[in-house]
Amino acid sequence: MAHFGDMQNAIYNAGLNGILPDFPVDFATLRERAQSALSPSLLNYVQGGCGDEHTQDRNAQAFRNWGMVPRMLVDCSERDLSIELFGLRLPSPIFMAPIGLNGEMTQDRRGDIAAAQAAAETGVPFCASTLSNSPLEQVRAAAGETPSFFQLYTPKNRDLAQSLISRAEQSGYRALVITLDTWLTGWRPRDLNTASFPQLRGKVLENYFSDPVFWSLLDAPPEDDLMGAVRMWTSVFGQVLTWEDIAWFREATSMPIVLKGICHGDDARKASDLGVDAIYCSNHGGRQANGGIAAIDMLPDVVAGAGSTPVLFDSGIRSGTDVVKAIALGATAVGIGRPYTYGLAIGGARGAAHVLSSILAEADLLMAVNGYPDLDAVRAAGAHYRADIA
Ligand SMILES: Cc1cc2nc3c(=O)[nH]c(=O)nc-3n(C[C@H](O)[C@H](O)[C@H](O)COP(=O)(O)O)c2cc1C
Ligand SMILES: O=C(O)C(=O)c1ccccc1
Repeated sequence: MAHFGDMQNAIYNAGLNGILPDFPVDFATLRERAQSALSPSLLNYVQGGCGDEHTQDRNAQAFRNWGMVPRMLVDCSERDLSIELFGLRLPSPIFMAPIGLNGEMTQDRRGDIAAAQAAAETGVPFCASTLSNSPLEQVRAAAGETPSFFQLYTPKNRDLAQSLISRAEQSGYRALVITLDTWLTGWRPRDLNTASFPQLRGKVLENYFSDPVFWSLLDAPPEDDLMGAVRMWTSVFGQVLTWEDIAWFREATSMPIVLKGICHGDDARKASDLGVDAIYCSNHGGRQANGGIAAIDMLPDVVAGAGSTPVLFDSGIRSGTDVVKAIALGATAVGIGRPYTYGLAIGGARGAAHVLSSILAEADLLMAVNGYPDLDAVRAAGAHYRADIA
């Protein structure tokens, strides 16, 4: 049986012939490489977060407070990292979190397509953002056999919302991820100090510019009046949602519904009572609200509140070890964010695929040495909190 961890042998064996890996296998080196690949304004936007970035930093650091205890004399020669989600059997518990700037990460500005190609290559689902340089139909097609999810920023115009949802459903997306925490933008000093916000320069708005309902709101096509189209985007972008709106989404689609941005146990309970298909615990990578608790530290309460509803998690995942810890704390699936987008920046689809494969290899090898043959064993073992180990 092939394992994700076989990547390790492949790297060492290639080294015997003097061949080094094209891309780094750890986050620190990856981030450094991405820093030199991106323009200062893109780097600010992607790397930066809200306020003094305390929440963003804690998201990653807080994993150090959680530890796992190895078990011996368990046969882990075969490992199974597969999960079931939305009625799909997926080879691993990770997916690519929606990143609205993927399109700008590659020189050809087709980074969304490159992310979808990385999904096709690795079997790791891509959650495509509403913000994209390529229309969602083309992004879906590039993912091939690997299932894709569509993330919705709900526009104020309900016809436009319905149009985006219907397009996603018709082109074969397998879940609708509704982002709750970004109906406006948090206070982001790096972008503010440089007065730079890519969307206002007409970037990553192709899903709107390819939409018939959006077109019907415009006086002139986007190619004739880009700034007019951007102004329209600004005015329709962020609908304030409340619990009463969830029923509308149920009517709008037969795709499974996921609520992204849930961090409180009571909100998870409410979402679960409303019958959503999954709860997505995330603080948007610390880009929206500063002064919060690290997302991983909120996961146990969300899992408790969610009951039998699956919980997706992201914010601060930097390695395979972090993935296994999030599973141990009750996540069903784990979103990779900045690491894969840095992979796109340094190597397009191949770079992103390498990052995902490295994360999976580390997770697989960790499970092997810790005596956890599958994710049920990981969950049964749990992760333990120690305030003093960070
Ligand atoms: C540059 C950038 C753009 C993002 N765009 C979106 C988006 O369009 N929709 C969304 O729901 N989340 C978006 N996110 C949040 C991610 O889905 C995810 O929650 C976050 O990246 C997790 O934090 P981490 O990357 O630090 O692990 C974005 C994050 C970054 C870094
Ligand atoms: O940058 C982001 O995190 C993001 O998702 C976003 C998207 C649109 C408007 C503001 C923020």
